[in-house]
Amino acid sequence: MCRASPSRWNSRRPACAARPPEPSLEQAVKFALDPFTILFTTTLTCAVLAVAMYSVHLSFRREVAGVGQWAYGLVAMVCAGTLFMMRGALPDFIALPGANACLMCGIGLSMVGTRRFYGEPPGWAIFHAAWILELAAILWWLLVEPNFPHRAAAFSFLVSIFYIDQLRLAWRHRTTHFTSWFFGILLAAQSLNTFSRGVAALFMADQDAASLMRNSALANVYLALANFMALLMTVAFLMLATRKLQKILEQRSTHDPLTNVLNRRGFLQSFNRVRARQQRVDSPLSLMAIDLDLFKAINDQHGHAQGDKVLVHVAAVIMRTARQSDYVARFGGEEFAVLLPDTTLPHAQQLAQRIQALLRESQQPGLPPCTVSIGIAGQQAPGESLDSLLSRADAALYRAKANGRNCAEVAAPASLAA
Ligand SMILES: Nc1nc2c(ncn2[C@@H]2O[C@H](COP(=O)(O)OP(=O)(O)OP(=O)(O)O)[C@@H](O)[C@H]2O)c(=O)[nH]1
Repeated sequence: MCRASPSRWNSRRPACAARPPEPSLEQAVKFALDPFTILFTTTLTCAVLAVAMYSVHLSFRREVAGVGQWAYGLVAMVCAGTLFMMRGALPDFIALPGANACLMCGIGLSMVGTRRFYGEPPGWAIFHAAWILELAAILWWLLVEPNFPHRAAAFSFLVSIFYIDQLRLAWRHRTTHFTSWFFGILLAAQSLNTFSRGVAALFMADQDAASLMRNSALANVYLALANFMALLMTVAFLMLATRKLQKILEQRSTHDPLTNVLNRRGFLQSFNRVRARQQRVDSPLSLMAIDLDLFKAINDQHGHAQGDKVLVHVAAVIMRTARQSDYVARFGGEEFAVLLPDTTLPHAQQLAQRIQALLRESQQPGLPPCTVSIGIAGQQAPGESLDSLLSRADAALYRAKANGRNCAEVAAPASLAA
């Protein structure tokens, strides 16, 4: 006697057994994308991402805002997924409102996180209004007037508020970098997706909408895609946060924390860029070495904190006087350097006089007056190194100090300086 195969999918069954009909495409999709499996894997992935987000938040909470809210949002989504999976074990009037409220809070917290990330107000009023409205809607259309499409529409419209708001911010703060576009495109797709789902639910007859959105192959594909997109968006936000952190660390490694002008390392990088350009375009290059006069006396008489403010003020004056294309750096202590591309020595001298004049005129209330001495060197040949330029500018600066301070001196040509 022939024994029938235990599996529906087993193709190597005895020839005498009656061949069961092949599953239709819809049955195959329903089998492969079963809602419980989708929910289970999504919930598990959300838990893993929540841990990753939270660890980023713990390490860089000062540098990158908003990551914490995304982490808490993922925890809320884990709660939502767990409650959805417990339908059947828990009564619907607990599982459904609980799961929907958690889902709203999860997505809402990501909106709060994105707002904080971009330095905007967190939008707690929108957050609370949306999840409370959703809870009221679901309780009404579940317990008072049961209506699945209306519940689906309410959820979709309220959730799309969160996505559209983030899309607005991503657009306003867009950059040309890939991560910015990736996050924006995902937000646009999610906004469109949730909003059109709400419209579809509203305009369909109850039965059609119910069969489209529940217990059908299409519903399972939609559920799988929506979950995938939500996870992808979390990854995109994490990429955005990492990019921001990278920029902050780069800035820290090339800038002086007190005055926010370049440090020695940043200055050297800028010089190399200018030199690379000079190899294509032959143009003059000058350098100024600027040193505050009798700064020790300022520190001694007014305290170190006031001395720091004077340094910040001098840096601001130099920045204001220099062009966009110039590079200002603080070389530690009370010494600054300014690299002036496309600038001849006479023009550099005029700039030095303007800095000294502006320092005289822009005396800050509460700050002691200060003056600077300046040494100026013009590049003699395109190949002249930064060290050579700096040492000639420094020699001129010493002469300015020796000549009574608060003046500018031009460096001697390299051969004479040697
Ligand atoms: N407030 C403050 N002081 C600093 C900082 N770095 C260096 N200094 C002080 O800058 C002063 C530099 O003094 P000196 O090198 O003697 O030079 P000076 O008093 O400016 O005299 P001349 O350069 O000859 O005009 C020292 O007292 C340092 O302590 C800083 O970051 N903040």
